[in-house]
Amino acid sequence: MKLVVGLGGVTNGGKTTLAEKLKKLLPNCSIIYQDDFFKPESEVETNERGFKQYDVLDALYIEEMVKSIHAWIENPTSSSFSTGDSKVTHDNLRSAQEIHILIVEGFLLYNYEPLNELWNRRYFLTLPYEECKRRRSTRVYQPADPPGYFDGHVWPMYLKHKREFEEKMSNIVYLDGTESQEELLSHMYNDIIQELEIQKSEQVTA
Ligand SMILES: Nc1ncnc2c1ncn2[C@@H]1O[C@H](COP(=O)(O)OP(=O)(O)OP(=O)(O)O)[C@@H](O)[C@H]1O
Ligand SMILES: NC(=O)c1ccc[n+]([C@@H]2O[C@H](CO)[C@@H](O)[C@H]2O)c1
Repeated sequence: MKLVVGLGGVTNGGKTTLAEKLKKLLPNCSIIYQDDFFKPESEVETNERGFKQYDVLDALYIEEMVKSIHAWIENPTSSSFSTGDSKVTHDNLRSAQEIHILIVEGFLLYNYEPLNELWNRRYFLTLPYEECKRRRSTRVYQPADPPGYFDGHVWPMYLKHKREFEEKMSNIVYLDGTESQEELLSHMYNDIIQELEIQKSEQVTA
C-alpha cells in the first residue's frame, strides 16, 4: 500500500520540522523537499522593483519534482528515497512492511495541475501574517531576502496562490502552524493512521 501525502503551506510554517518528525514515526516513510527543486539564482526572474521572483512556480524545476514523485510511486523502496528508522507504534499497523508513505513538503504544492492527481491526502500549514514575518526574518536564504521582500513579494504571492487553489479544491486538512510541534505532530500522525486504515479496509472490500 502506498500513500502520497502533500504537506504544503506558508513559508516558515514548520513543514520541514513536521515532515522529519513524522518520518521517524511512520513505517517506510520518505520525504521529497520542494525546495530542492529551485532553479539557480541566474535563472530566476527579477521584477521591475528588483525583487527576484522566487515564490512562483517558474522559479522551480517543477517537472523534475513530478518525475521524482512518479519514480517513488514506481519503486518506493529505491535507495534514492532514504526512509530512515521508523518506530511503528500503532497496534493496528501490523503489516508495516507493505506500507510505503511519501511526504512531499513545500510552499507551492497545490497550484500545479499535474500534481493534483497524485495526492492521497493534502495538508496545509498556515500562520498569521505577523508570526510568519517574524519567523521569516530569522532565516537566511541564499540569496538573502532584500529589504521589503516579505511584504513586496513573499506574502502577496502566498495569498494569491492560496486563493487560487482554494477556488478549485476543498478536501484540504488545514493545520495551525502556531500550535506546538507536538500538537501538530499528533494531529497529522493520527490523521495519516486513519487514512491508512481506510485504505486498508478498501483493499479488503475491493
Ligand atoms: N510548531 C512550531 N512552533 C514554533 N516554531 C516552529 C514550529 N515549527 C517550526 N518552528 C520554527 O519555525 C521555523 C521554520 O520551520 P521550518 O523550517 O520547519 O519551516 P518550513 O515551513 O519548512 O519553512 P520554509 O519552507 O519556508 O523553509 C524554524 O525556526 C522552526 O524551528
Ligand atoms: N532555496 C532557494 O534557492 C531559495 C532562494 C531564495 C528564497 N527562497 C525561499 O524559499 C521559500 C520556500 O521555502 C520561498 O518563500 C522562497 O522565497 C529559496
